[in-house]
Amino acid sequence: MAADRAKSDMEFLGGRRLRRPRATAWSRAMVRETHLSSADLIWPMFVIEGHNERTGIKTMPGVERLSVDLAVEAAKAARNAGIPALALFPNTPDHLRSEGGDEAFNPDNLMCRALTAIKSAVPEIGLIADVALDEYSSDGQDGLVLDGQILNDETISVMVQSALVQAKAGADIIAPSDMMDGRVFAIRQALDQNGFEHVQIMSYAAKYASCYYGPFREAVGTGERLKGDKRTYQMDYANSDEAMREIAQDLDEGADSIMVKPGLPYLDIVRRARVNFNVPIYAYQVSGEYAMIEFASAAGSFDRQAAMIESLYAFKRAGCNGVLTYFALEAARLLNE
Ligand SMILES: NCc1[nH]cc(CCC(=O)O)c1CC(=O)O
Ligand SMILES: [Mg+2]
Repeated sequence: MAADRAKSDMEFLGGRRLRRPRATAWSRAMVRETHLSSADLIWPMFVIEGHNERTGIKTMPGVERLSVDLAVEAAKAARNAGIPALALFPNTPDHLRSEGGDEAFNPDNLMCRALTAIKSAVPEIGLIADVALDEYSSDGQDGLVLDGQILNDETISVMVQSALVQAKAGADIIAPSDMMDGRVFAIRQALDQNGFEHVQIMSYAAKYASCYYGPFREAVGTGERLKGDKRTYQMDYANSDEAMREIAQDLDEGADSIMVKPGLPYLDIVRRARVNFNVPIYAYQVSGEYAMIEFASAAGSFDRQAAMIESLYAFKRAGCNGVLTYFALEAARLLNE
């Protein structure tokens, strides 16, 4: 009786059963729409002074700052795991931070030494150099500050100098993460005029003023310094149309690829970008997103590796060509198994 009843209840399906292809592993593999591999993963790495030094970061357990020699070893591991590129961020020693952020264009700064050392030891891996003043300035803002205002055009001239020393040191991709207007054009011109036409620009085009950057600021040592916030240059998280204008502008200015940041909470922006722009699109699974997965799994809320891989698939499904993620090495190794 119950079986007859169930049968008539299901007549409306007319044989359309969406569960059918999900029934076995081979069938799920066959109909899978999105694929994730180590080639999709870009590994952000924090560098410090010293030799054979590694220091922990309280708010992002499992991630360490590495001295240049250890960063070289990590780069070899990344290459062996099939990771195409690293994104480097320096933790500049306190005494070298200044109001003008001059250390940003010191050709012998920590960032440049890391770029040169990795490029010569591991030439097969791409090197992405972050350009912004927060890692070098005494107040943790991404631009020059005058009377509490972030100066746009003056900041750009410092960034251009910074990009040039990075390109000379071996950067393959310059990644301006500051959100000043016009910096992509200025950097492109300067690169071209100095024999670096082959160096790419990956623009942090749609970068939001986000609390999810908290652990990163501990990692690069800007957290305590930062007074106020970054809302006069990073985007308002209530906006989406504006992100399309930011991306269009950076592409007009000569960006080779663009980034959306943060990642998971902003996949709607990635999707819109994918529909509107036929260019390589990356997203940054930022430090706070990493921390959420680490702390929640440590508390027993879910399986750590399952959460890691599921989150990375979500980026690909939304339309990313790749993801900057602190999980890169571990995820790449898992995916290679
Ligand atoms: N130029 C700064 C920069 N570059 C990358 C991040 C954040 C990355 C992360 O949280 O993992 C930030 C922080 C900020 O804008 O304050
Ligand atoms: Mg912009």
